[in-house]
Amino acid sequence: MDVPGQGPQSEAPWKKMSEEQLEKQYSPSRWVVRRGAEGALKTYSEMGKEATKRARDTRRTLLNVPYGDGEGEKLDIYFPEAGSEALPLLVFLHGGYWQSGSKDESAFMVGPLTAQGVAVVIVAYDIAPKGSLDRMVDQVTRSVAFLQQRYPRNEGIYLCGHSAGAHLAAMMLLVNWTERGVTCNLKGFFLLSGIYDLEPLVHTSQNAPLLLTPEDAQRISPQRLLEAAPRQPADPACRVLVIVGQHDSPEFLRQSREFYQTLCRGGWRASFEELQDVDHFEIVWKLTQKDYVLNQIILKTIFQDGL
Ligand SMILES: N[C@@H](CC(=O)c1ccccc1NC=O)C(=O)O
Repeated sequence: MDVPGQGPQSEAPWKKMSEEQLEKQYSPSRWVVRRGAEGALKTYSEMGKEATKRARDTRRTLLNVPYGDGEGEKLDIYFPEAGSEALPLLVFLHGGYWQSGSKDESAFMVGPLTAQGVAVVIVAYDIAPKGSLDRMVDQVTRSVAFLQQRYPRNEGIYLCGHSAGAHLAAMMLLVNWTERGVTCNLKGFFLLSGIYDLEPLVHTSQNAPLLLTPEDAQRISPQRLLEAAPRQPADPACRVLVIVGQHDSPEFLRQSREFYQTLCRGGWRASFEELQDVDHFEIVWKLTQKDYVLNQIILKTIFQDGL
């Protein structure tokens, strides 16, 4: 069993790293164990495009649904065969360090999940340099509120984010939905290979289009925000699964472990899982395969919870 730790380390290990070390820790493609860095990124993008094409060719869809007035504020919905609005919704937020990726190459999990009765939503948000991190957080908040309002009979909204997308999903743990005028039926979070403390990134090349200061980074880091002001989940039954790949970098592994520990201390129904033999990219693209352990974890969480 996972035992929550005794608190954040007083001195974050990244602060002792050289610039090169930090750059490497926060370059996920440099830790892949198959294909090499470029090959892994290429495969990831190709798999995403292929899965999206297949999903659009084979599923009932609503594409480019506006969730706001901004040009980039669109989402795609992929439905299971049985036509009902009383469905669980899995909302996916793609990664790419808030500066690459799009909804049009991110429909990885649509086949396996819609086959089991889950509607899958892929959300677009304005990546940098067009969008700031604050804007992206606001856009994701509005997309979730929009889905709740459009599908009030939903059987649960589950947020799934990868890497930078897991950061955006984790920020939703902090939203005051009442202030936003909705009661969201948020039942679970699947946070895949995420980043929860943005401060180390300020000192890497990834920050060039993001332009984050250390103060910005603290203000939008769920790790910091939950440590500083623990808050109770609105729904104590809501699950938060913090999941990381065995071949993610040591810093990514540390970030996931510490975020999980912080969630436990805050009273969240959290769990931690290190998936064996997958890297930062395989953890997501393998969602195209119905027998992949992560699909089983997702489906089990959606369908066996609350029993
Ligand atoms: N240039 C980055 C790319 C990257 O981090 C990434 C690419 C696709 C999906 C997620 C990613 N990471 C975090 O959002 C790398 O070194 O791997």
